[in-house]
This record gives sequence, structure tokens and C-alpha cells, in this order.
Amino acid sequence: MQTYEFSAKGAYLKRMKGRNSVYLNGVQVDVATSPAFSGAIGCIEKYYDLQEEQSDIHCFKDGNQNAAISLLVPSTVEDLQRKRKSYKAVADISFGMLGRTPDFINAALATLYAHSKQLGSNPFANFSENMKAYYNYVKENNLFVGHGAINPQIDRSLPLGSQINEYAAVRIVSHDQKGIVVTGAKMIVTLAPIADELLIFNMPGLKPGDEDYAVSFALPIDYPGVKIICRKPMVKPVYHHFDHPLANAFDEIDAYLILNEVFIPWDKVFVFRDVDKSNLFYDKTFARNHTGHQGIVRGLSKAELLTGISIQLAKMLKLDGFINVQEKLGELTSYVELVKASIAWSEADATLSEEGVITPSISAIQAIRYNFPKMYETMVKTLQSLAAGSMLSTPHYQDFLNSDLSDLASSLSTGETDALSRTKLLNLAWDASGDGFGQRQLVYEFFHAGDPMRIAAGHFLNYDKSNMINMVDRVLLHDND
Ligand SMILES: Cc1cc2nc3c(=O)[nH]c(=O)nc-3n(C[C@H](O)[C@H](O)[C@H](O)COP(=O)(O)OP(=O)(O)OC[C@H]3O[C@@H](n4cnc5c(N)ncnc54)[C@H](O)[C@@H]3O)c2cc1C
Repeated sequence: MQTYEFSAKGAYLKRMKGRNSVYLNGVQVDVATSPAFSGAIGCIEKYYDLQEEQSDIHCFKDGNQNAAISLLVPSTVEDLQRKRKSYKAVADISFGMLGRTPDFINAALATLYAHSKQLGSNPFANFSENMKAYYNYVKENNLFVGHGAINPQIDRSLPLGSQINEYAAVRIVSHDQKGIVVTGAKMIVTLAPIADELLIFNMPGLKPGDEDYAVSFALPIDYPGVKIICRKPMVKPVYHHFDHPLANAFDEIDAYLILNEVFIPWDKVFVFRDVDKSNLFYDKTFARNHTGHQGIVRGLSKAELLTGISIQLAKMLKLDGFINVQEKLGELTSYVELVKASIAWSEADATLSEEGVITPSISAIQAIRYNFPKMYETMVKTLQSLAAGSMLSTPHYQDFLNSDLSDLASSLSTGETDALSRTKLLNLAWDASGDGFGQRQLVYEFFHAGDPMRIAAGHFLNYDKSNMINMVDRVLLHDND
């Protein structure tokens, strides 16, 4: 097994070099040098920098060694709060625009490690021990693990076991004493082009008959047979940062994953042909709770940025004295507080698992996850309503350098805000709310945690409704004492 030094930035960059599984715009690319990845790579470098510069916040002591705090197995609410502090600082690097930073899957790995007993064993492998060893491997080498859980939308009306397209999911095609061979695809693996490894698993919902698909394993990005095909990048290298302040810095590239007869050694396998184990992988180990905790903290950064942009726009355009605009802005600031309250409640209402892991409340997490996309959409709409036509008539950076257009400087100034600053803020508004980057972010907020319809239905089904039902019964009985 290859080992890396704990640190950080330099080691991470080295690992990105010479990768041969990533395709962008039809060609194989070197992610370390392609401009499409430089913004996201820069953010991951900053993630590692934080561990060196503020190790008290971003690391915990594992024996004498520092390890990423996101990998801490939390046993108290204070541990959750410690982790939250780090999640927030990591999210602030990209203002919440990068959703799948290393702390996301690390949060899952910590709880998978602690609850690995549930994974069991078979004659070929001890899956529980595999998960523990994998956690230690990621911890000691300070790796960046992405994930692929969702299968491609090929035919959602059929169970996996009845799919005809062999890429409708990841399927076990054979196995022997050394390991398993898998073929198939995963629909979307965000940041995979610049991750070290991927954790491949399924969300719950597999049925008897889906055994060939009931698999989970760790996948180093460059294993033979792996292809990572990037979506078209939002990065616009021909534009100055001035024109696209978000897209050029924070495009969290998404990708499609294809596996062709990829060999996975047994020690990297966590679930093998076992529908029950596949179905318990994400929920019964509380991975959903811990990734959800990281996710809602990350959402807070984004809510703060979008609210801040609207406030600044209203101020600059002298709209903030109007009561209707104040109401709109108050709606956004109240959303920020609701997100904070949900995070705090998910921690305060945490429960201890049988293995002694403190587990943030899934009711609190799913409640805000269901509502956050709608709040975020309102943030986008508010921003669009304030900047309206202005953000669609901003000149290019170079226009300000052309002496023929010297009148731009006076015509676009508000008096208090000069033309360059005004245009810069409007460009930020457009990047956040309108352009491809902003629209991708909106779709991300709606779907990254699963279809909102399922989140709400699951909330209703799993919620402890006894008190409410009891109240209704009491009213009907006139028994109000
Ligand atoms: C930008 C972005 C980044 C993402 N990054 C990652 C990542 O890194 N790794 C990862 O694993 N996943 C990632 N996801 C995937 C995400 O988790 C899924 O998109 C999400 O869980 C929704 O699942 P789905 O796309 O399969 O939708 P589906 O469940 O297929 O739903 C699509 C539509 O079909 C309807 N539908 C489907 N089945 C039924 C049914 N049985 N009954 C009724 N209606 C149905 C739904 O209501 C919905 O309208 C990402 C998603 C986005 C948008």
C-alpha cells in the first residue's frame, strides 16, 4: 500500500500529477495543469493549509499524530461542535460553493468505522475489518475521498436486477480468491477528477434480485478500467476574474463515472452481493446524519454569501430604504437564522448510538434539507429582482481599459460607488444567480441530498408523531387538563 505524508498541500498536488483516467471536452487531461480544475484544486489546497495553520481547529490528536478533525469519531456534543467549527471554515473557503470537500465523506468514514460491525464478513473477507483499515488508511495519509452512490437515470421504473443496460449501475461481474471485478457506471461523482479515491456504494432501496448490484468498495481514481468523464466546465479561462468571480474560482466539477471490468482487491470491499448490508450502509451506520451535519453547515456559508450580495446590491442601488425591499432582505436574514438554528438543534438533539457515537438528529437535518432548496431559490430570485436588468448589461473587463469607452466610468458610477466596483458586484450577482455556474448551484441545492419529495415523505414517515396525535385525541375528548 502506498503511503503519503500527513501534510498536506504539497503532497496533495503531487498526487494529482500524471492522472490518466480523467476526460474533459473529449480528451484525456492532466488535472494538475488544466485551467478547468485550478480553482477547485486551489480550494482543496486551502483545506489542507487550514490543517497546518489552525491545527487546533482542523485536526485532532490521534496518538501523537494530527489527523483531520472531520475523521474524529465524535462521542460528545462538544465533539460535534468542534467538527462544525472546522466544517464552517472549510465551507467559507468557497463560500459554500464546493459541496463535496474532503470533510463530507470523512464525516461518513468516521461513523462507518465506528459502526463497521454491521458490515460483517464472508469466507473471502472481513468487511468490518476492511472498513476499519480503510478509515485508518485515509486518516494516516490524509486523503481526499469523493463518492459515487447514485446510479445513472436509465430506467427508474425497473429494479436494478431487471436493468438491461449494463451501465445502469455498478455490477459485480466475477470474483475469485483475490478480489472482485465490477463493471458499470455512477451518475455523478462531484470533484472526483481531483479526489484521491472514491467510496462506491448504493443508497438504500435495493430489493431481492439486486444482489449483483449490492456492492460497496473503495476505488483509487487511477485503477485500470476507470474513466471519469467531466461535465462541460463552468470555468471561463478567457474571462477575467472580474467578469466571473465565482465560476472561475469555485467550479466544483461534476463527472460521470464508467467502470469497465475493474478489479478491486478484497481488502477494499465493504459490501458484496448482500442487499441487506447495501441497504444499511448509509442509514444504519448514521453516515447520512454525519454527512448531513457537514452539509447543512456548508449550506450556511452559501446562504450568508447570497444574503450578503442582496444586501450590498440593495445598498448600492439605494433600494434598501423601501419597505418592500427591507421585507425581502429580512426574509433572507431570517433564513440564515433558521439554518443556524437547525444546525444547533441537530447537535442539541443528538443521540448516542450503541457504539457510543454521538449522532446528530436526522429529523433536524432533513427538515432543513427539505426547506433549504426553497429558501435558496428565494435567495436567487431576490437577488435577480434587485439587480434585474443591471446585471445583464455589465461590460467586459477590457471595456474599462479601452480609451474610446472612457465615458463608461462616469455613466456606470452611482456617485458613491465607482463604475468598476458597481460592475464587479453586478457580475457577482449574475454568477451567483443567473449564469451556468449559478444555475448549477441551484440544481445542486435541490438534488444533492436526494430528491426533496423523498426527503419530505421520509420525514413524515420516520417522524415521532405520537405527541401530536395525542394532542388531537385530547382535543376531541375535551380532556385538556
Ligand atoms: C450537482 C449535483 C452533484 C451531485 N453530486 C453527487 C456526488 O458527488 N455523488 C453522488 O453519489 N451523488 C451526487 N449527486 C446525486 C444526488 O444525490 C441525486 O441526484 C439525488 O439523490 C437525486 O437522485 P436521482 O438524481 O437519482 O433522482 P431520481 O430519484 O431518479 O428522481 C428524478 C425524478 O424522478 C422522479 N422519480 C424517480 N423515481 C421515482 C419513483 N419511484 N416514484 C416517483 N417519482 C420518481 C423524482 O421525483 C424526480 O422528480 C449530485 C447531484 C447533483 C444535482
